[in-house]
Amino acid sequence: MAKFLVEKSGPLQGEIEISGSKNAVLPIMAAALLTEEKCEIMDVPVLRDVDVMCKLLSSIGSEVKEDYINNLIEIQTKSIIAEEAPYELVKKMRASILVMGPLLAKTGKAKIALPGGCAIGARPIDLHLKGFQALGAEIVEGHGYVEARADKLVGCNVYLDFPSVGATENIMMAAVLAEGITVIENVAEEPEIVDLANFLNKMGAKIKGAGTDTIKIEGVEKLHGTKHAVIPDRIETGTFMVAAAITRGNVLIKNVVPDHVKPVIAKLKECGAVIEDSDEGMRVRGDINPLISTDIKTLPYPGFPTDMQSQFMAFLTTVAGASVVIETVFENRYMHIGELNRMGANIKIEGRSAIIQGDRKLQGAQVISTDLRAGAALVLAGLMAEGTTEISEVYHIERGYADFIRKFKALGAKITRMEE
Ligand SMILES: CC(=O)N[C@H]1[C@@H](OP(=O)(O)OP(=O)(O)OC[C@H]2O[C@@H](n3ccc(=O)[nH]c3=O)[C@H](O)[C@@H]2O)O[C@H](CO)[C@@H](O)[C@@H]1O
Ligand SMILES: C=C(OP(=O)(O)O)C(=O)O
Repeated sequence: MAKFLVEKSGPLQGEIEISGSKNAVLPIMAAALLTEEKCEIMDVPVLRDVDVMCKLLSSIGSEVKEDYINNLIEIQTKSIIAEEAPYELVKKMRASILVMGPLLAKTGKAKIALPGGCAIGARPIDLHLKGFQALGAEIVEGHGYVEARADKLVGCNVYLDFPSVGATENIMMAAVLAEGITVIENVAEEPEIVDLANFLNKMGAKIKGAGTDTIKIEGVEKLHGTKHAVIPDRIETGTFMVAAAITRGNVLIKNVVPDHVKPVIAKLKECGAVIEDSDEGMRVRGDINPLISTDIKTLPYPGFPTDMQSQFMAFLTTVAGASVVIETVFENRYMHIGELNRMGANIKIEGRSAIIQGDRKLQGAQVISTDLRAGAALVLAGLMAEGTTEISEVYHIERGYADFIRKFKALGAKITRMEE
């Protein structure tokens, strides 16, 4: 298993280019199952999760051509040979469940291993299933699997109890080929939902309202192949914004959509960072003003993203004053706190809140990356810690950050990957 070794690094300087979005490309790849024709997906990030999705689609019957040098994937599914996402793949990547909607729509049948919980929460899929049921599917659970079956799907009204990203995507993909009109209310408004809807509409779907709290889908008989470039990864963008700020650096981040990172921009500015937009990209400067504390509450988009909570918390340990972070999206997304405290942070958990004392002098230590963003937070803390930070279980980080080490090194970070 690989480890990262991180040394205290000077202010990060220079420029980097953000890759395509992990959370946009995965549902888009799953949506390619909805046509027999070829789909060409561009600006694909080279990630472990993308590789798992390629394997999953191949096992379902897709012909998948990966051209990672050009960040391109072609998917063509002339016939579906297995309407199933097996446990071996679902346990590696929860987003495997996103094939359920397309399989159900295309074949009237979908069986997936129940994903279970992970390091950030229980993560049930009841809302996905509620949507499939409303569309007319029968749901059967047993032996760690869940199966949905329907002779035909019929448009319906669905109200989501919580604006779940995955449920919105799965139900949307199931409804595009249903008979009649589907209205999904209280849906997620994330940019990745809009990117998926744009992809589906290019395939011939009739989806309106993506990016608002209500999505209306007029079912069509057939979808066709298309070409699509994936949006830039807003969480990778946010991570490098925080990297610039935490090291009191000056970094130009290219290929960004500033609108998608508004809450991160707002919070970094509150802390004293300077952020300048230009045609070239977004420049983040932590070297101009003294940096101070702020409070954060994670919320569904357009609120502060839960996927940026741990990285921002690492930053808050280094600024003047105390901060409060409230995690409202996942019930257990604080596994990084114990690891940050091992590095000299002073963070206490009170229910769903974390109280962070700032101005800590961090020290390198052996720590564990418990999930993708927790791992990123430990790397950021390691850049400010005296001595060496040895981060294990970095396969989590490699699941979702493309070219992570090279990008950090390009900015002057002292980070190396070590194979044990
Ligand atoms: C591949 C991908 O895009 N992953 C993102 C997606 O995950 P994911 O789609 O799994 O996240 P959801 O928006 O579904 O989950 C949000 C909350 O809703 C709950 N819930 C969800 C579905 C359900 O049927 N029942 C239920 O109770 C979850 O347990 C969680 O507490 O959105 C999350 C929230 O922005 C991000 O952190 C993940 O990076
Ligand atoms: C939680 C995340 O991803 P996933 O839903 O794939 O676990 C993430 O990207 O931070």
